Amino acid sequence: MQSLNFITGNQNKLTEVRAILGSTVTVHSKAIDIPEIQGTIEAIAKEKCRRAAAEVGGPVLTEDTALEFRALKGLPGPYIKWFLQSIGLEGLNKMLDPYEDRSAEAVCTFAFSSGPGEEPIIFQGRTLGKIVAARGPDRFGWDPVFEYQGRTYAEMDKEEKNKISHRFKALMKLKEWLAEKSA
Ligand SMILES: O=c1nc[nH]c2c1ncn2[C@H]1C[C@H](O)[C@@H](COP(=O)(O)OP(=O)(O)OP(=O)(O)O)O1
Ligand SMILES: [Mg+2]
Repeated sequence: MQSLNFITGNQNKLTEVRAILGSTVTVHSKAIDIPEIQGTIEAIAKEKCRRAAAEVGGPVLTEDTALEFRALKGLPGPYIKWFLQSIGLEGLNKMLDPYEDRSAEAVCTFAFSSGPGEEPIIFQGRTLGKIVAARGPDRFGWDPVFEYQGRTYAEMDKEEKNKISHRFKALMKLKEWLAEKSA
């Protein structure tokens, strides 16, 4: 069985990754707070992975989540964590009030490096939805304000979210790559 060392400080991400990958991959985890740079989603994801590999001294998987508002040309994007922390769910929803277009893309970018100095490989998944007033339990990040086909992520059962989410789509690509690698 393959195993991955997923470096994240976010317990909800880890839970979803384990649920989606199931028994095919063992996911070990270490919570390290890796400094995150500014730039494109890909540049941020790769640099996070390089730093994690250097810190751990071995193979690592990292993940960066972005939320791109179309009306804002992709912002907050990879900076969504800081926006959520400062203006909250209500603030995120209000940000789009001046615009007709409330669509947003949830973007999940995994990066894998085989060790320090080894260039990270990226696996990305996107789910298109829209930003609405918060509905559903406030358990994980911006789940209550991200609506997909009539329901927010927060209103869905865990299994349901894990079938259509940005994270699910990215993990399917990672899984495919792992299967090829071991073949
Ligand atoms: O499926 C999701 N549904 C709702 N919210 C989510 C989801 N996935 C990430 N999020 C939140 C967490 C953080 O506020 C921001 C991403 O920031 P991001 O740097 O990738 O995550 P983090 O700092 O919590 O963990 P990590 O140690 O892996 O960097 O969006
Ligand atoms: Mg982070």
